Amino acid sequence: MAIPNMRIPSRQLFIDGEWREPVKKNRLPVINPATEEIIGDIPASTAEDVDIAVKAARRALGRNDWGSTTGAQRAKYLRAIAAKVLEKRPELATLETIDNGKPWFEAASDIDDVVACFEYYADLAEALDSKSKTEVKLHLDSFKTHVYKEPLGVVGLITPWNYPLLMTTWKVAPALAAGCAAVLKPSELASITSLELGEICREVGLPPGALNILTGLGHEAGSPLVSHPDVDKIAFTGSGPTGIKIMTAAAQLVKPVTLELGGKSPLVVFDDIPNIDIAVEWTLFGCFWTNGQICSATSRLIIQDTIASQFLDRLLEWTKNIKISDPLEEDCKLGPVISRGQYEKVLKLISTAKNEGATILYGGERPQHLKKGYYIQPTIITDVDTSMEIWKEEVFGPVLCVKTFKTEEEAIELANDTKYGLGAAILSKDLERCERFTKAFQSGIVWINCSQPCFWQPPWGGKKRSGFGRELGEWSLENYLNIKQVTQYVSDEPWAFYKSPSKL
Ligand SMILES: NC(=O)C1=CN([C@@H]2O[C@H](COP(=O)(O)OP(=O)(O)OC[C@H]3O[C@@H](n4cnc5c(N)ncnc54)[C@H](O)[C@@H]3O)[C@@H](O)[C@H]2O)C=CC1
Ligand code: BAL
Ligand code: NA
Repeated sequence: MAIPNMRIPSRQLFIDGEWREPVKKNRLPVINPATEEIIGDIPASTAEDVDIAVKAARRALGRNDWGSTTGAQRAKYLRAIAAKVLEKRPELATLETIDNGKPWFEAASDIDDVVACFEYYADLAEALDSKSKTEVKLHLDSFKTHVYKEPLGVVGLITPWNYPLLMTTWKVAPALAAGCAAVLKPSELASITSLELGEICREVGLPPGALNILTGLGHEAGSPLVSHPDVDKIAFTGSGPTGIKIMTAAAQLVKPVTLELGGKSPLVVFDDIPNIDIAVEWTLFGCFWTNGQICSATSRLIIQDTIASQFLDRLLEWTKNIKISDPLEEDCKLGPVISRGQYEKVLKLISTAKNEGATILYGGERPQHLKKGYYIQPTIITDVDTSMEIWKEEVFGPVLCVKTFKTEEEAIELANDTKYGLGAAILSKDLERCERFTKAFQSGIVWINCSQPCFWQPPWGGKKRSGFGRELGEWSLENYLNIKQVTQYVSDEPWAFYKSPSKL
């Protein structure tokens, strides 16, 4: 259960295993999006702090207590972190809710995923020990080759605000499992639980510098991390424009990046769905879960014209039934969006849709019963044209737009009519058709007869402007490993490429 009147712990930057005041001593306010009140503050790092943290990370890699650990030893730290997160579940979920605005039960389920993710990467860290040196068979007997998988080095992890501690974990857990030392820069809009991860690392005795946590603004703290010459890789989740800036800056140093940049994912619904209510619920969950702030949200409903009217009627009934309230309330299903900026951005996209000729079938405004907080009603928009901004741009709020189709060909064309390529979903009884759509969708993730469930074992990531690289599963571990070829000459014979000056 949520903890009433919980206070935000006052923290500094987590560097080299200690709490450390930022060099410039600046702080940023923490705002509860449900009340619009300032409920605390976080330290604001700058380039000077980034440099101190990167040096601490580099030292950790050079020390035996982190740099020479086996996967099995690192697994013990990851399991200890998982156990502490579980112990602090009510506190962490409450902090997440008052910082981010997501319903408490969603925050608590994120914390459960955080625990599972640390445990999963503990298992993978252990398994790495038997895979860290593998022989490669050659066509010659005079050479022997093997391949080492070793930690990539110091990695910069930049995360968004929609699943604050969970997105942090998607990057931190595999980076530590691989044996890297990391500098994490969480979003300035929701950093509290990531700072608490610092306290957990201190409590479990994670070697100093293995994980450093720098809160602060993107251009002041994120940008110097990306351009730091001693950072070997950047993993980023966030907006497209910031992804482009990061890739551009990293390119100057030929620094590898993985980018997860959101989307405008389709949900295609056919008239053979066996149960309209089940389909309607997936449609709602696909777009309105996490207050609609999901990178993979299926925010474009593409519905077969033969059932469109019946489906929309039922969708309206379900939507009206969604409880919008303070996210700490037990049965809240939709809380506020993250910030005033996001609130204004979402309302502007809705009003542009209206001005462009779309119909706001439901919502589009602040719920009347909530006078404070960045609340927006779940919104359904019809009469949408593919040239409209609402069809093309990521909203990152509880806004669903709808188009109808007649044929499979038309449905797939509409589904792929986007610059993004993160997720795509199909609801249909016909599994052969689902298979055809799975192949035709231009995306990194496909959901069949559901939308959004996300597990830590399969790969996560997109194509097109949704970015590249894969997180989660074994794929994420590969992001943090250097593959080193080692070739040994094992013959007693001379190489005999040059003519020898002496006759032996
Ligand atoms: N794909 C996703 O999961 C997310 C997408 N978004 C989208 O992005 C829009 C803007 O939200 P923001 O919070 O401003 O996203 P953002 O992409 O600017 O922020 C994400 C992270 O990048 C950092 N950052 C910002 N500028 C940077 C720079 N120049 N160099 C290095 N790091 C930098 C931020 O501090 C934060 O930690 C939202 O309205 C939403 O549409 C936002 C959050 C998550
Ligand atoms: N639930 C998926 C994570 C994301 O939206 O970034
Ligand atoms: Na906040």
